Amino acid sequence: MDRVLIESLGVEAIIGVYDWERHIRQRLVIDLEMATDIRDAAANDDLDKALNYAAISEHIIDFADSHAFGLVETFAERLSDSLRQDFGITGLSLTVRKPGAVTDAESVGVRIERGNFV
Ligand SMILES: Nc1nc2c(c(=O)[nH]1)N=C([C@H](O)[C@@H](O)CO)CN2
Repeated sequence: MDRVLIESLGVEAIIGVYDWERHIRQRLVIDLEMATDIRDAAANDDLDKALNYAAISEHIIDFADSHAFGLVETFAERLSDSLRQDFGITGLSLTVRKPGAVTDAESVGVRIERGNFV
């Protein structure tokens, strides 16, 4: 299966389990791989037949801006549901990193695979 990629997309979100984290926005970094067959889009040179990475990036930015969660796990799961529903994505791998969370780590986070991600 082919992939459409979004790498190192920076977003701002209310995210964290502690009280002080509910009053600030923190940076999350998103990596997304979407399973798809690109041949129809390529054969017709037609964006309407492709997973539009620009539109999907905007969706992720808007999602982060308009939701507040405790766990990065919840952010990842809900974002995955939203992407699959709104863009008809059949399978994906989604990584959510929280770079500022652990002082001595470059970043921490989660990676999930949902749907038919082969
Ligand atoms: N598995 C997780 N562990 C932790 C999370 C999380 O979202 N998933 N969150 C925190 C705190 O919010 C932390 O990021 C504050 O610095 C701790 N552990």
